[in-house]
Amino acid sequence: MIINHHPFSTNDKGNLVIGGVDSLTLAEKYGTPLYVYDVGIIRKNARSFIKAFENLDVKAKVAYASKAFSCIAMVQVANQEGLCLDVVSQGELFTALEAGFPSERIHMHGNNKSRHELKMAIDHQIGCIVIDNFYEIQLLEELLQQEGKTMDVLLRVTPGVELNTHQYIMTGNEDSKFGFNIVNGQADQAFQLLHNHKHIRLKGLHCHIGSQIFETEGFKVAVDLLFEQIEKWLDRDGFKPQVLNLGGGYGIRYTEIDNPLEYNVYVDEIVEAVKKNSERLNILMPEIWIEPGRSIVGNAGVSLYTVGSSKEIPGIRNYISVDGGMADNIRPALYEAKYEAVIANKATVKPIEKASIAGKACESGDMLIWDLPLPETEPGDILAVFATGAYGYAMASNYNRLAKPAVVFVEDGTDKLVVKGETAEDIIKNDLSYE
Ligand SMILES: Cc1ncc(COP(=O)(O)O)c(C=O)c1O
Ligand SMILES: N[C@@H](CCCC[NH3+])C(=O)O
Repeated sequence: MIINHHPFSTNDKGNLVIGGVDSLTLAEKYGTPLYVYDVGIIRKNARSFIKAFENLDVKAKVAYASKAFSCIAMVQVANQEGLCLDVVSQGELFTALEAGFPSERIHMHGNNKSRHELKMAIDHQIGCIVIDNFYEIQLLEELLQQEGKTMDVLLRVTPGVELNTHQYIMTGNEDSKFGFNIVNGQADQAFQLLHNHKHIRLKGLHCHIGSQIFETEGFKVAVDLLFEQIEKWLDRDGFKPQVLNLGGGYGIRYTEIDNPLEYNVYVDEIVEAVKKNSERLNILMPEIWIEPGRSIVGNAGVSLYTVGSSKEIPGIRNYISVDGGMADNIRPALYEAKYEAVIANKATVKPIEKASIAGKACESGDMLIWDLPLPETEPGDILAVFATGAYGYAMASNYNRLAKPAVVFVEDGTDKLVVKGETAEDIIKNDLSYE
């Protein structure tokens, strides 16, 4: 049985099964809260993007946006699947290098890369830096000159695309902290600094319009706007981009109201838009890069929690508290994100009531799910929240000095601990005494 469109089934005990393993076994073996990933789903997602480009026979790179979920094991899976890797910080770059990810397939992002981060990228000869602002150009010039090296870059531009997604995850609009604005001429100023540069090789343009996008129109509009600018640079400076990176943002199903497109639909339409524009300008089609994060790992992740206390407020609402919450999944509190969940040990039992799932942090806003249909639920039951694979572990905090949960990978009936859960000792490990 597939549960509410989520790619998981149940066994003959009526328990939720993840990657061929009973979720109750995982909860018992590793404790809760626990992040569980079905690695088969991660591989399937990665392959659908790669295959979509292969089917069209166009030159492309699919870079996994590791901000969605980064740890050594995940980076290794990305490498096994032939993905490139997008990193945005020293920590993500270090993780990638420690995981043995080939540095030439790493791309670095960030709207405030430090001198140290840029130096690390140069020292390790990563594949490409996506330039975001004028200060970064200055830093990069200095560093490359000092070290007598060169670096491939893309210019991140904001084309002015408004999207139907949460304001906090919209990035291609004009009023954005990211990238160079096309409309006000800043993108052109940056282009003039970079075109024919001695140390910086401008390979092309980057644009990321936002996240959790369910339609292709925004991507197509972005491509058209990028090409309007490219046309000006072609006419004036003879510039022909070798690469066009259209970022990530492909939406996934969190709840039944989400209707994601098949990944090949995004790819097909992006490729068509790039092809049409390249033909119009009579230039070779640039290589197309994309950077999916959520759509690679989101639906592969399930968070397991143990049910504890509950509170009934007659005529108002029932609350059920679990042993995690906003510290391991900030998305409901930050974006009012919605999730679906089942009681993993009663996954085939029909719901009879609704209860709201509260986290254990000292915040009224620490609510994971409002009014969730549930069977009769008691302390010790295991709650499984679906589609928590992206920006869950990645955005986890130690608020209330809660320890970050462990991460387990499951594939073909075998489970493996890939990130140890923190202990109380880990929580104080950087604290120093003031006595
Ligand atoms: C530049 C860039 N690339 C890729 C991504 C990945 O986005 P998503 O996880 O929505 O695919 C993001 C995050 O929104 C981003 O800022
Ligand atoms: N962290 C966000 C998306 C932003 C992605 C990074 N630009 C989320 O959980 O939806």
